[in-house]
Amino acid sequence: MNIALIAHDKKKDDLLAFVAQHKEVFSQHELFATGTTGLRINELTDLPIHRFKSGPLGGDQEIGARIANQEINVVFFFRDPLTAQPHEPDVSALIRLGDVYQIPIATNIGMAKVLINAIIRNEV
Ligand SMILES: O=C(CO)COP(=O)(O)O
Repeated sequence: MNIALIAHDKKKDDLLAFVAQHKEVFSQHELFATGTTGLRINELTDLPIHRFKSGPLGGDQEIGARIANQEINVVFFFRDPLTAQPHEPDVSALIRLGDVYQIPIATNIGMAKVLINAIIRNEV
């Protein structure tokens, strides 16, 4: 399965901890990420990751394009709901494409736990 990993700055530590905790599961899949998120996950876990541009520089749009091409099956996107993002339109566009193509997107740790368990059980 192709999994996209993205986190806004204040949520990166949460996503890193989550990926490290479930490293065994993530290691069985192809991983894609926006630039800084991918770099930090790779540094922490050594998992191979296809990195796109940083989010504010077009990375969300690159992942959105992959979703539109049906090349991404699942997205973990830990959003920061309390900080304005300069590229908010790109963030909304990615989420919208997830809805268009009915891709599961976990935007917080609560849903991420549900989604990772579904992946483990091969239900996605
Ligand atoms: O801004 C982001 C998602 O909208 C994430 O981008 P980075 O992983 O490059 O920080």
